[in-house]
Amino acid sequence: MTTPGAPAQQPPSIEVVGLYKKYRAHNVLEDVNLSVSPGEVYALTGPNGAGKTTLIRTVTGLAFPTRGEVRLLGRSVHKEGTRARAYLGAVVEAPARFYPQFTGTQNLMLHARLAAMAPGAQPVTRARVREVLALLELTRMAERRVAEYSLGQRQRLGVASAILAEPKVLILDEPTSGLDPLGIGLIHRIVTSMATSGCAVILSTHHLREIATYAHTVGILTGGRLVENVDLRARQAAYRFRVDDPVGAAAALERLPFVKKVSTRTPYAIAHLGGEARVPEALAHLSGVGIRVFEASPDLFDLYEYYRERVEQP
Ligand SMILES: Nc1ncnc2c1ncn2[C@@H]1O[C@H](COP(=O)(O)OP(=O)(O)OP(=O)(O)O)[C@@H](O)[C@H]1O
Repeated sequence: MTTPGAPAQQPPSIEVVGLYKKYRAHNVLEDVNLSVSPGEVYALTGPNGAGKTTLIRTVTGLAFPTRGEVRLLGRSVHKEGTRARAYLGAVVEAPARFYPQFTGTQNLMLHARLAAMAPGAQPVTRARVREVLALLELTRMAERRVAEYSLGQRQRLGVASAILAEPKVLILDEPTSGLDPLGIGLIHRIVTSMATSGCAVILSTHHLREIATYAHTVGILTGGRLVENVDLRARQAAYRFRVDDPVGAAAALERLPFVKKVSTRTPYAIAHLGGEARVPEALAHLSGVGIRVFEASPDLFDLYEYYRERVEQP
């Protein structure tokens, strides 16, 4: 499910194949299939009780599937656990558990020592611990006992521990729950920068409007079934121009050779340009034919509306 904007086709970092999970007679996951490429952010969403945490627990190896397989970097999580998880960073059941009597730095040093035991792992230095604490804006709290941390600070410490050993696969269960708006923005920036450096990311979330701005793919899980994989980059390839004459603007844009599709939604003319790099050319063309442009922006797909429709009528 690699999308435009994500790196070119490479073997998937995360593969979930025909996954079923039953608790007693209750099917919690049914035939879930997904794959996430290096550099891709895959957001998992769905109503309460849909099975997101169960899927994340199974993907990270904390729960066993009734049927099916999960591979991380080509290795089976449930058959080659240690090696499959060697490059995995995860927060499952947020906020992550830490020793409350130890400081943030001490807890991360402990995680660093554990991470160093993984096969082929590079040692995590004290400088790296300081770096991730700074990244998560926890420097001021670094030498305080975790017992004194707020929920949001513990949440951020969890993400710090997940990225500490520079994982190639990052899995976060509701990493922004309990965070304030700036904290949510911080987690989004960190996830984006991990993905840019080639890490494959799965995160579960209920924050649809925010996730729509940076996830490549959104998986909608309802009643244990993955009912949709929404390729967001493909849906956001359109740009909208707020103009004084939407119909005239649409006709003018249609004449450009790189424009694939145009429509109007007063006061906007909407065009699929094939990429952001074409925006200046489209603007110059519109102004050349005498159309006044007041605003140009990506025509964001309304994931919330889409989700509502899919969840109400799966
Ligand atoms: N250990 C367990 N034993 C029995 N049933 C379980 C267990 N864990 C989860 N379930 C059931 O599996 C279903 C899915 O739960 P899960 O926690 O995966 O949902 P979720 O999508 O993460 O929900 P939320 O958005 O509320 O966090 C629920 O019906 C839950 O009751």
